[in-house]
Amino acid sequence: MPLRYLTAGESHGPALCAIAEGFPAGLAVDFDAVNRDLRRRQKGYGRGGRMKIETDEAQFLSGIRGAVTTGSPIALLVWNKDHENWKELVSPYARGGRKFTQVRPGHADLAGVQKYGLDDARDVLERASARGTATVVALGALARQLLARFGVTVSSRVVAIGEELRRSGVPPTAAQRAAIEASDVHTDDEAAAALWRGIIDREKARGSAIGGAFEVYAEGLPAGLGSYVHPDRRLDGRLAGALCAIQAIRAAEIGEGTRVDLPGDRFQDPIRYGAEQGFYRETNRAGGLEGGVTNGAPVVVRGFMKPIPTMMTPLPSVDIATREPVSAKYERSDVCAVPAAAVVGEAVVAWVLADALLEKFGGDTVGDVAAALEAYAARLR
Ligand SMILES: Cc1cc2nc3c(=O)[nH]c(=O)nc-3n(C[C@H](O)[C@H](O)[C@H](O)COP(=O)(O)O)c2cc1C
Ligand SMILES: C=C(O[C@@H]1CC(C(=O)O)=C[C@@H](OP(=O)(O)O)[C@H]1O)C(=O)O
Repeated sequence: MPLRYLTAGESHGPALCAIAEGFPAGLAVDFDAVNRDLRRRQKGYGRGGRMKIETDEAQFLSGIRGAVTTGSPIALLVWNKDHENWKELVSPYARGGRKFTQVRPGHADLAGVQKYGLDDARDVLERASARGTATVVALGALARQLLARFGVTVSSRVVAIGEELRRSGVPPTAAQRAAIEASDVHTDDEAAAALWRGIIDREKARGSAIGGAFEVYAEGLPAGLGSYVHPDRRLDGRLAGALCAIQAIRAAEIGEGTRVDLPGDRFQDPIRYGAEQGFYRETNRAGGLEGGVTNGAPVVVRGFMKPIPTMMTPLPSVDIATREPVSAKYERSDVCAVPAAAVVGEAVVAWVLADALLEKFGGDTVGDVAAALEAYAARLR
């Protein structure tokens, strides 16, 4: 059974919800760790007023008993505190107020009203909003806990905000992870942090916005997850698809994939063998993936985020009701959300990798998965 989920909920509706299926029975769930991930997603220099209103927590409704998964579907809720302020406008039981017709470039506003035959872009933006990434992070937190049970760690760091990429390609150590967690721009590089804060301040003062990039790492994966046999089973494509499906992520890179300047002899990772470590590489330009299959090295992927499209100094647009030129609507917005996007990136990577792990070693209980994984590890030895 593959891992799968559905979510529902609007940005300013009563709550966001999700149902996940496919988690094996017997996984001990750390609820505090789920909420820690939700809090990490809310942080970041450059976020707007909304994050001062919300304190996200996941409320689990089913599929977990006494903090242990039962194998049944897991349902969860994340409440929108801000709903109280929007009740008259977006409640399922009341609808009023002015229509949102000054559609914003860079958002789903215009294409959404065209697609669904709507006359109020509010109906589009409420669902298209990245507010929904709160549920994705809660689900990712469960996937991360499943992976951790089998020795896999998922982490991330921001590698650019408004300037050139500072590639690392190497997962942070525990000390670096703590520094990243404490940083308001999600990095252990203090010089970069100072520069990025200045760039965010500059763009905020201009009434504009700024994007950037982050790296996500997964360490401890066995070789052999995913497959080369069909495009939709390749893990590189599944990871890139998951990253690009996050709001505002416009590109993904696997390992050093965009290094078109490197010739072949400096790009591929030579194979070595040692009695202790087995097969290994001294470099990891492949980002842990060859042929769409994990090769045992850390998985390293990057997500590239465009600048936030809602801006205090709005771009020209057209009012969908009057067809007259207008400025795009501005209510409130983040100026930069790259640190938050990195946390969402961790969540989607954890989800794809947990799914790939269960695909290969799946069973109905955590013990079944552990036994299959151990038998496989013994075969590789
Ligand atoms: C964590 C996070 C926070 C975001 N915050 C905002 C925001 O405050 N204002 C905004 O206009 N867009 C924000 N976005 C981006 C939009 O949701 C996104 O650009 C829009 O839905 C259009 O989707 P697309 O950029 O993928 O085409 C955010 C994205 C993420 C990942
Ligand atoms: C609410 C979140 O992000 C939101 C994503 C978002 C957008 O258009 O995507 C717009 C902003 O919301 P609002 O219009 O309420 O200010 C962000 O704050 C969140 O991350 O939890």
